[in-house]
Amino acid sequence: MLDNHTKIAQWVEQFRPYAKEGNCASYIPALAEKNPNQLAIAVIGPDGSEMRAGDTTERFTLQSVSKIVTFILACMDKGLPYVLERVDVEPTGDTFNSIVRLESHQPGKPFNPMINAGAITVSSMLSGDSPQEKIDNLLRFLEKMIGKKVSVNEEVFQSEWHTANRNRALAYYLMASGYLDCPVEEALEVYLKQCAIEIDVSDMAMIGLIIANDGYHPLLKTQLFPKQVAKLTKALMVTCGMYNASGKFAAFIGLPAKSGVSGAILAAVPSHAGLESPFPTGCGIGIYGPAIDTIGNSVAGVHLLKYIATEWNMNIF
Ligand SMILES: NC(=O)CC[C@H](N)C(=O)O
Repeated sequence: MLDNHTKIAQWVEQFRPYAKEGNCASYIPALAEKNPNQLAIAVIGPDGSEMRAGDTTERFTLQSVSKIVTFILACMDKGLPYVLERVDVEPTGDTFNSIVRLESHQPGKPFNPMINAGAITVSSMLSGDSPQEKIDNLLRFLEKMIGKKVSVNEEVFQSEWHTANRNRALAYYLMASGYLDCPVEEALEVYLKQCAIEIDVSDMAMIGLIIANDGYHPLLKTQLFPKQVAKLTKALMVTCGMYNASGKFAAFIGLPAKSGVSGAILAAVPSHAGLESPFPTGCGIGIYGPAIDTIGNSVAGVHLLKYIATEWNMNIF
């Protein structure tokens, strides 16, 4: 019988070749240069036990995974009613950077915080008098969660800042209909910097673990954010976290998860879902595989997560 560490390492190698079916995000120049064949996973349980396999030392940017963290922080900074007045909790079925519903549905309230439109609105709400202050507050919050210093990858930020025409268009639309709390360029700076925060798979697994535990940090033994916010975040991850593949992801994998165009996937496995796994009291999962599909999800990463969730019977439904 193979031990679980050996198994997980074998699974990474089994699914690594699927990277060929995807490509690194090309619309952000700095991401296009990544090695598409990389694949890494980390799983962390509430007692701090960790399993890792693949290219685990690789650092990458959070991209859309940051949207769950800014949503949580905005809810803490401003309170749930304030946030929900400015961003809805409905899936769209459209691409993550779509502008169509801001025009076709009035008054132009963004549909959810997991698509770019909603995330830009949320970024504009963070506490702080300048983009730098907002980002610093976000970095401090992330550092509390993962227990080490984090920073923005300037090269990735600059690379996207100069090519962000679509996100700029979204931000101008949001401003026109009253859904930005700060000037367009400031909201964009916060949004694109949060996307360029650099982490690794273990950091992501730790964030996933805290979300799985309803905001409670099991190692620090502190409640970092309210249970109600954690539950809402998990619901948003299930319904909107994997962009317009969220329905299929819920149907065939069944875990609250959030992906980013860097190839990152973060999943939160609550305790009742992990009973038959090596993590019977739940866990957080971080995956990195930079070759993404046309929807924006890591190809090898989704295959790997699906296999593990099935093998370990982690489907929350
Ligand atoms: N889906 C994503 O990861 C998108 C994030 C990226 N920074 C963008 O705004 O396009």
